[in-house]
Amino acid sequence: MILDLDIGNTLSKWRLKDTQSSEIRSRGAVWTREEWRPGADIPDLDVVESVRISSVARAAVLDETVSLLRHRVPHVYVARSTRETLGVVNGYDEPGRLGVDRWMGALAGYQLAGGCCAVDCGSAITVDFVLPGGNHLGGYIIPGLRLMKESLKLGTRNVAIDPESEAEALLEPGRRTVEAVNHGIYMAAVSAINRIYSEVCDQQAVALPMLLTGGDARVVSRGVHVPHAVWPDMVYGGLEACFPLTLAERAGKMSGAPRVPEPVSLEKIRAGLAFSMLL
Ligand SMILES: Nc1ncnc2c1ncn2[C@@H]1O[C@H](COP(=O)(O)OP(=O)(O)OP(=O)(O)O)[C@@H](O)[C@H]1O
Ligand SMILES: CC(C)(CO)[C@@H](O)C(=O)NCCC(=O)O
Ligand SMILES: [K+]
Repeated sequence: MILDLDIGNTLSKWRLKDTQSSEIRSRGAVWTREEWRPGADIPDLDVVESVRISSVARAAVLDETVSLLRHRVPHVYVARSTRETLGVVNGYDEPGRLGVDRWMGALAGYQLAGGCCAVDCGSAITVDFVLPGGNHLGGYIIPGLRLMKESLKLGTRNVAIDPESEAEALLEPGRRTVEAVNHGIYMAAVSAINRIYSEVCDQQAVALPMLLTGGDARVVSRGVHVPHAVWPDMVYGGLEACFPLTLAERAGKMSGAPRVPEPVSLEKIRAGLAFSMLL
């Protein structure tokens, strides 16, 4: 078995993948913390022969995790942001400083779709761009839905946006504090994503397919009108591409990869942008 770990600021996601069949056997998430309790937190390590890790938590969390795993698992692979990998050239002045989850998403997106806009809706919302040809332009970081809400301190932090809500309802003016906050932050997130996408496609003169991942991807997806696909395993896809272990992975297949969304034409994107400027 392969254990894939995506250690975020809030949640640490894991999944177990069968080395022979490439099937996902189980998955889960626990709060990110410095000490793991194998068995309770993560699955039985006796069946695991390889671990692949993407971590944006504090260095101590990764160090602790790796030292624990090295005693129990034959192969431990840790992803790092580099200057160039798999045809993608990192847009950061200091490539190592790009969050490795963003780098994994960009690599997975490029492997799947060629040029792309990779959006991760987690603790932070990140929007990264890779051009056809592999130039990563860099990206945008804004607070995620939960962080935006917590920063307001209006006593609404415990009332989350219902992930089943319809976008239309979430975009209406709120009539209670909790509704005003939830609808406000939702509007902030989806309009930022829509605008960022249009601006960058306009600047670069290319219509790019958009891919969405992260804990809030589903609810954000309903408010994003740009054609896009939700890919919950996008960060894992980057790990598969960097450290291919199964037959399918060696053939370039990433688990759960969606069909590549067909972007609308550049003319339409530009017309939408011009229209929104007039209002
Ligand atoms: N069970 C849950 N616990 C916490 N957050 C959840 C949960 N389910 C969904 N979410 C939503 O997911 C978001 C967290 O995103 P994600 O699951 O991608 O993890 P993350 O650790 O925050 O990622 P990162 O730190 O890498 O951005 C939160 O903003 C929250 O609204
Ligand atoms: C932005 C987050 C927190 C998103 O998970 C992560 O990618 C990170 O810690 N990045 C480092 C800063 C940067 O990417 O520029
Ligand atoms: K994440």
